[in-house]
Amino acid sequence: MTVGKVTHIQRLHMETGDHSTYQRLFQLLPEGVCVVNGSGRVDYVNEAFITLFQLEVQQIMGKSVFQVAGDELMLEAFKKKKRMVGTVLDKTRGTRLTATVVPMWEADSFCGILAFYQREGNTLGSPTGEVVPLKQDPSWEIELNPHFSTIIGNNQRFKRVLAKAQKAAGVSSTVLLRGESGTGKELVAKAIHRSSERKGEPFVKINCGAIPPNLLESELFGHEQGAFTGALRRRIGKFEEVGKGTLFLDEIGDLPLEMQVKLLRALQEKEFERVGGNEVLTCEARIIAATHRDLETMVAQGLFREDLFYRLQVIPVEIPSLRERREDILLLSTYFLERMSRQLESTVTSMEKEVQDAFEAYHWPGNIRELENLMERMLVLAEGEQLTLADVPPHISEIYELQMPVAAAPSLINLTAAGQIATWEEYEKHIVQQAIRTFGSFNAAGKALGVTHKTIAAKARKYRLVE
Ligand SMILES: Nc1ncnc2c1ncn2[C@@H]1O[C@H](COP(=O)(O)OP(=O)(O)OP(=O)(O)O)[C@@H](O)[C@H]1O
Repeated sequence: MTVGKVTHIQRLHMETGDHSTYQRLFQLLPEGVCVVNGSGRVDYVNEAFITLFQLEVQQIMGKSVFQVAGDELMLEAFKKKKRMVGTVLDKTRGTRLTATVVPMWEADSFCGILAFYQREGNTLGSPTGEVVPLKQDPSWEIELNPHFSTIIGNNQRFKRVLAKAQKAAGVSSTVLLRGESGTGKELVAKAIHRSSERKGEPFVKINCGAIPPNLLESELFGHEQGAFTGALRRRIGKFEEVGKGTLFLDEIGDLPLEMQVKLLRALQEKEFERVGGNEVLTCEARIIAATHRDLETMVAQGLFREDLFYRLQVIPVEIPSLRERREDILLLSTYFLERMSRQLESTVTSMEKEVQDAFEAYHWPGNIRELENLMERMLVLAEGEQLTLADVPPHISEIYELQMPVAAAPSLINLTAAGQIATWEEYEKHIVQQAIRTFGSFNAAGKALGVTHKTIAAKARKYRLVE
């Protein structure tokens, strides 16, 4: 069996809505097969897999790739979305298994991983049994360095954003990171810095929205002794502190207009002075700015200088909200659960399916920060080994419960095989007949149905249920 393009398997899965067709095919294979969905959870394993790894089905089904200990190849392939061939330890025999791990795609969307395992010596996809060299499919693969590949997310758009940010690391141009609060702008800014030539220099952050406007100039550019009341000695600002490093100007949309002029000069002319000083200092820093604000509208309203806007957004990088990359919700929540469970030494090691569904249904206005903080709170407060819907705060679980399909409740009406509904009278006849049979008298049947015995008697006559 050649393991190459696996989109047809995934399409089969998508179209039929069940796994039974490929499950039956995979059951026939002597190789162990494991299918991981786009959220990183094990969706399917065949008999051979269970035998090879000496596992119980329930020990592996639904588990996250972050939880499947010992299979780094699978984790790596999942993170990098690359086809990989390698070996994993067969714990039961102490020998190695050859693993072929292939990403699955539907259109340009990553759908999961298909992995094959067999005892060494006969690699899938190669009739000669040689290990197939790792090959990248250039249309999909984005080679991210470890600073970026460790940022969690499988959404294709998000991956492209990371790839763009990584490219930006190779130059010194100003980057403008845009995205809602908590989407990971600072994380990306740090990854750019760490991947750049400036990595040995400082990364300095200033939150332009958190500093009172009258102190902002001194925070950015420093001040001389006596520059203003309370300036008892010279103090250097962020531009001096950062030197040749990266200056991260967070919440740049909150910068007051008069400071925008001064910042523009520092960026354009690469010069600045400390407040109250005459010495002209050189700005050598690389600037990364970030905002959750709509700067175009602010420019139109005269609240943000157009020249500064264009100066900042030499390389614009737009980070999608968590809502726009829903497939990452489970991935991130499992990642945080794993990480925090270890850090907090919590007994909780998993979450029930309903918690996952509730998370996926929620709109996450606070994005990844909200998810991260929520997971910590839930882990601290929960008892037992599994997070349940009862552990989820009501503002999240209620949305999920409201969205639950009504059809989930057992229906009182049985439709015909063709899906047709019967007439009112046919239902009425059936109900009355059933009640008389069950309760034995008009009186008892009437009581059960909440009508009088006279009504039951009249209906019985109407439908010729009695002589
Ligand atoms: N893809 C990710 N993987 C793992 N953790 C993430 C990811 N994105 C964000 N986080 C975490 O979420 C939190 C918020 O991220 P960050 O501070 O970078 O967001 P931000 O967009 O800069 O927010 P703000 O606009 O409010 O400053 C951080 O703890 C960060 O580590």
